[in-house]
Amino acid sequence: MMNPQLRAIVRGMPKAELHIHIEGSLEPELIFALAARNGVPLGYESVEHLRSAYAFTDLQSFLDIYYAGASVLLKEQDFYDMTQAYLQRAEAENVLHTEIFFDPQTHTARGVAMADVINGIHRACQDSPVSAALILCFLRHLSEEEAFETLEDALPHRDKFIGIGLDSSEVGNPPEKFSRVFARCRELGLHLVAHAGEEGPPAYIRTALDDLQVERIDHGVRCLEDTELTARLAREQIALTVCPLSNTKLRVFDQMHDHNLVQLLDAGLLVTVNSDDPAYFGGYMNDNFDAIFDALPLGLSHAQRLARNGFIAAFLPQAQKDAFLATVDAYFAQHAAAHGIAQ
Ligand SMILES: Nc1ncnc2[nH]cnc12
Ligand SMILES: [Zn+2]
Repeated sequence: MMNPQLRAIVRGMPKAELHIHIEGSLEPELIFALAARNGVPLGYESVEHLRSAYAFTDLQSFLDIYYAGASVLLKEQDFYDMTQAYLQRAEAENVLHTEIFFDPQTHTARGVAMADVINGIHRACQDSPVSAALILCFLRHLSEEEAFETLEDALPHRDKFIGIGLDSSEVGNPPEKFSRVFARCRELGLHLVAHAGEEGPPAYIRTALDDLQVERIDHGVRCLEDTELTARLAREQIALTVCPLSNTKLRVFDQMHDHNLVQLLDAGLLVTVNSDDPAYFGGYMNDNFDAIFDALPLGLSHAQRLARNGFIAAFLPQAQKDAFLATVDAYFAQHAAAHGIAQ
């Protein structure tokens, strides 16, 4: 277990979160409240029954329940309430900047208007003191044509999101399935990211870089199976948005002790720590940091490096990044000295 001083420093340090699916922040209590408000029937009789169904064996077993949970979101206010709850939690955990994924196809397929999805999430971001930006994700189990339709539907709201991503069932849906829609988004000046190398092979990380030209890889933990790819990710300082609790809950690693985060750092990679779907995987940012610092040989210098990496990898203007990085460094200078820990 991590010593209590280090735990306090890690919990209090300024953080950026770059991999959070807003629908994955929907807590069972809010699912029940929204189901009642909207008259949506749920197949579970109580919050406890729903929570006890959160026993996943792989990504797909999680996605099935995650899409079912999202079915209670119907109105703009529902998207606002969900996002506001996440941002309050983020603020309480010293997250200063967050880049939030949302899955519009999960909602538009049920007849919800794109405007209600985007406006609800965006309005909550504007009302929060946390710096927040949105990344629209295409569902990779659907077709590229459907991704193009979703993009068209979202373009009237182009000013409310900064980038696009690719998520849902990875294996069998390689990045190159979406080459043309990503090329179009690049022309539009959007930032590009994709989930790759979570359950899928290192080849998917390569095609995300070469065919989609993404700027960050979401997860990417399987890169270590390919030394040449790992060297490239290190050389180009492509950020990996790693999600430790997600990886153990979805059995990418059996236990946190087996997680390869330290090897990723030792390979010189730009590793960041994120929560992915905090309502489903047992916690938000600080729970993820607690879990890795408890299970892995990590110390104060790793904490500072991970905090810095989040801001370095963020889609922020350089001046804003520099200001956040100065805040991180000042925090560590002050707290390391106060706790008598050598930096
Ligand atoms: N971890 C994950 N991988 C792929 N798609 C997702 N959608 C929400 N969480 C996801
Ligand atoms: Zn994810």
